[in-house]
Amino acid sequence: MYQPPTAHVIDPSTGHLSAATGRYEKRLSDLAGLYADTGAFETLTAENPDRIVYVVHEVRPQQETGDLIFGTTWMEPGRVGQEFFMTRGHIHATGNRPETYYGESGEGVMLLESPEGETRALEIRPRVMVYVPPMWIHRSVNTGPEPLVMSFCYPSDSGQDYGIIERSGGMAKRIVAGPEGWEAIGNAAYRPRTRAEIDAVLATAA
Ligand SMILES: O=P(O)(O)OC[C@H]1O[C@](O)(CO)[C@@H](O)[C@@H]1O
Ligand SMILES: [Fe+2]
Repeated sequence: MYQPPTAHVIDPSTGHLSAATGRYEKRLSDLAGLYADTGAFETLTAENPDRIVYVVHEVRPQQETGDLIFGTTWMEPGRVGQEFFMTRGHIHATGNRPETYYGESGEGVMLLESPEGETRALEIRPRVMVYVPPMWIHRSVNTGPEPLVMSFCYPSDSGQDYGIIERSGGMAKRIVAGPEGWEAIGNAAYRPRTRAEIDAVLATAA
């Protein structure tokens, strides 16, 4: 009747998670429309559409509400034009579900955005725990020269809503190479959410 307790070994350099129940990859060809420099994206994709940008290993429990999903995200270093490799990004479909990310190896930025469009960019590296509070859109960015590996944990009834980023033309900020390593610049294609859109996001809280 009870699920058995389990222990899992994380390899900080590869993101391998022992006894994971699932694994998926995102390749360049899965990430069309994310990057500002469409020419650079097409060139990279033509070279190798199957190039892996990130890999997720996860453990999903059998039961839903009240349980947790946890795992690792391994992200390749790289850029599309000036913009660093990043995850697709999402808000949780049940918007008030939070998440934690812990740096295992490499360095990067957790880019966060509220429904109203307020932005935060938090650096993550080994031994840094980043807390993504309820209602924040989140995307991981590898700003370093090595793979970025993080472990994550979030409630199992969270879900992911990717449309929130698509509908606004991306996130308000883009993380690009700058003189100091990385910098956040405005996304020219960004369309702020209307009051009705914000209210619809807030209404997903449960
Ligand atoms: O779902 P995305 O935006 O492609 O990013 C993947 C990351 O987000 C998660 O879905 C967790 O929120 C993890 O699987 C992984 O860390
Ligand atoms: Fe998430």
